Amino acid sequence: MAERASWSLGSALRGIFGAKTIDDDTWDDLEAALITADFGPGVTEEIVEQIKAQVERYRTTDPRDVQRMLREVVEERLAKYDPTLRLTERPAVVLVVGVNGVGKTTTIGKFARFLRSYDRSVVVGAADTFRAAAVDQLATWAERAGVGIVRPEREGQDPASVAFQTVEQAKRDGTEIVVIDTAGRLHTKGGLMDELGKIRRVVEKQAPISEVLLVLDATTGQNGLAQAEAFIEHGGVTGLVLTKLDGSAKGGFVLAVQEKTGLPIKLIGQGEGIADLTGFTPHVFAQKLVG
Ligand SMILES: Nc1nc2c(ncn2[C@@H]2O[C@H](COP(=O)(O)OP(=O)(O)OP(=O)(O)O)[C@@H](O)[C@H]2O)c(=O)[nH]1
Repeated sequence: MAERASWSLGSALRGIFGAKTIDDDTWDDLEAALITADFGPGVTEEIVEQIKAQVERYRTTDPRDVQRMLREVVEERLAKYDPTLRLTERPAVVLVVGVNGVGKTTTIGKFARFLRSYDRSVVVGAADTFRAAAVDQLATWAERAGVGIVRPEREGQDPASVAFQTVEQAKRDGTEIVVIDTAGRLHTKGGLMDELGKIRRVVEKQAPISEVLLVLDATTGQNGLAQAEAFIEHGGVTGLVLTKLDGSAKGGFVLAVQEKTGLPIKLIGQGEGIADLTGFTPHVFAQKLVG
């Protein structure tokens, strides 16, 4: 992670933690900082109340205690969700879903590389078959990551058949992990979910689906979440990937998104390079967020 991450609350909180004593301004400023960072009104209120109660219990007047308490409260809340990727099946099949433009293709490239760095063998499936450009883009990322790709034989081929062929090839070759790209936009939302359902059914005839990762753009925060609602309700999502955190000032979204969806964050993307994807560690994240 970058040393001074854009999503860090550090500068917004400096005035509060640097003050001489805890007073009413402490709470007003803390609330404003958390709202600005996209924690959302509900979570913000709860966190402020939690810290106020602790300050009273320990009878402290030192603002630096507020910083420590905030760090602990954030970490504790982040850690309620298990960020472990479940990839023990062979092959382990991962579907990657999300609306267009959130960074799905880039994430698959980075994820393939991430898995290769743990010596796993990987094949990606280009089941977003409606745009030839999307397939080419995925092929470029697969090449960079040093993994194989299964492409549609023609434009507009049934995405489920590409997914099927990818899993089939992995089973034949003994490839450990299958990562399947899916479309983010169809004419109707219903159509998109039907298509995803079909991919799932067809794949499950050959192998269980280990993970369905929903990719979300952190710069769009809670608005982006609304756009992804159909995936959350109907997509069988098992985990979240937050992209573009490097360009986001919405560090609080990281906590809000888990609590709103009830889904764990499993990966975070912080840049356009192939190495800019990491697992999610609540302790490290809380430390960087609060300072
Ligand atoms: N700064 C930054 N940019 C990112 C990150 N992830 C993806 N991007 C950029 O976001 C843009 C969209 O990424 P894509 O991977 O093409 O997104 P997509 O969801 O596959 O979009 P479609 O191909 O249109 O479906 C590209 O310019 C990426 O370089 C990230 O973690 N940080």
